[in-house]
Amino acid sequence: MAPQKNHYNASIYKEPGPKLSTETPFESMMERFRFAADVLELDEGMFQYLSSPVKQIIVSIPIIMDDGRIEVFEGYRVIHDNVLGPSKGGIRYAPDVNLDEVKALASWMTWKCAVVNVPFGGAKGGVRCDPNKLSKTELERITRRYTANMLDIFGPDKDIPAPDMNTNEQIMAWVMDTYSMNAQRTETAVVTGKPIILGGSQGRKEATGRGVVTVTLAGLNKLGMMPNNVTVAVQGFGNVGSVSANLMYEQGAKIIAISDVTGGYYNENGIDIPEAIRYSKENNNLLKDFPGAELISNNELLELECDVLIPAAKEDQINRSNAGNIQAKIISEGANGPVTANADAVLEEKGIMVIPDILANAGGVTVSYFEWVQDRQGYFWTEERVNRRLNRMMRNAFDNVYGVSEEFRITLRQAAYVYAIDKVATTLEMRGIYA
Ligand SMILES: NC(=O)C1=CN([C@@H]2O[C@H](COP(=O)(O)OP(=O)(O)OC[C@H]3O[C@@H](n4cnc5c(N)ncnc54)[C@H](OP(=O)(O)O)[C@@H]3O)[C@@H](O)[C@H]2O)C=CC1
Ligand SMILES: O=C(O)CCC(=O)C(=O)O
Repeated sequence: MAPQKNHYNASIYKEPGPKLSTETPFESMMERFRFAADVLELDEGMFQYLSSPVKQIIVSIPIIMDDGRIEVFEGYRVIHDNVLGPSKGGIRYAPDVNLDEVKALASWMTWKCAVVNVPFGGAKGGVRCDPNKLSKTELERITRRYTANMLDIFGPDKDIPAPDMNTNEQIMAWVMDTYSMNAQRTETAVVTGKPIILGGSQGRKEATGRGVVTVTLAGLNKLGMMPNNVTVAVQGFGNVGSVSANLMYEQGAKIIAISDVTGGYYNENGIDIPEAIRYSKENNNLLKDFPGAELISNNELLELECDVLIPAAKEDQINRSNAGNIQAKIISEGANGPVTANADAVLEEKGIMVIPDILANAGGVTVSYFEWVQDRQGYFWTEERVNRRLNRMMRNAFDNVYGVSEEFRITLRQAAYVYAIDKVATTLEMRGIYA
């Protein structure tokens, strides 16, 4: 790590502050941020600046449902920071999404972009809705109205959305089209994670899982373990979980458990992942009744004896109540915030290597960056080039974070925050916020 400025003092190591009594994603983020700020001796003003989002937008999204009723949904976009460049981050659709969660997710995007050295700030968006209960046309109306409400926020040089939970290429295509209709020109670079035919990038769909696997292999290597000799459990079988499971399977790992909202599926002899992917696709994207595996709960999956655990579903899955029961040697955080701050110390005490979300799942935003670059150049890369560059950036990010963790004898999560906050704070100082 190359400390740049006087907000950083390599000789200081401070214990984290008192534990928070509750465990919301935003509080978890703040606890880690506070720890890194102590290590870096961030001054109070800088601390305040970096803990306050630049903008928090709440919009009302009235649409006409297929049966003619009007229903009003609530949408959010939080721009945490745009110091390193235009803000970047996905949009999630979920019944329980709320401003606090989006705030946490937006700030994680800031640190994530800094960890992998892509020139973006952090943002996140969400719409409070249950996509399982909406028709395709209702989803389209929600997406277009949400985008219309964000026309002065989004922009290829301002704020660039992407997919997240329950959003996909089709939804990104509607965002692009709505923005372009209003701009009266086709503006592909306003959103990433688009279909390839609309200016999407080769490899974006698999990028997050691919990045998870790159850093997992790097972690295994540090522990002297070979991928073809390890057992893996994966929570969540959507974009991130299924690709991570499949790529670990291709590395020769034995995937002993997978899961989705219908439960966990366990087979001590290993699950045929390509077959599970085919089954899920043919069954409405659900693993329900998947043959050749025993049904267990999502909680049981997390506590299985295995070498690698990849939580790739949602926040707060490993928390104070179950952290003591985790048996994995490595946790690779495919999801954002799957481990609460209160669980960190327990996992550390157990000697579990946690590859934190802001590093482990940064492959998605890295290839989103590639997509944005390709759209702006109007020149598109091969999948082989995308994957090679992704692999290099993820390896470099892992090595940088690992180096900081060794230097300060702190966990990989603490090191990732120290690395990211140092980078953003240094950039901020150079830009001169005090002018
Ligand atoms: N997509 C991306 O590029 C990126 C995603 N992430 C993060 O990765 C995580 C997953 O995102 P993504 O794969 O895109 O989302 P998807 O919507 O594609 O998949 C989510 C998966 O999690 C499952 N799931 C949801 N709730 C639970 C639960 N309570 N227990 C077990 N499984 C559950 C879903 O099951 P079901 O399908 O049955 O509902 C689905 O299999 C999120 O935290 C997201 O923020 C991070 C970086 C980039
Ligand atoms: O691809 C992107 O721009 C952001 C993806 C995302 O939302 C995330 O990394 O959490």
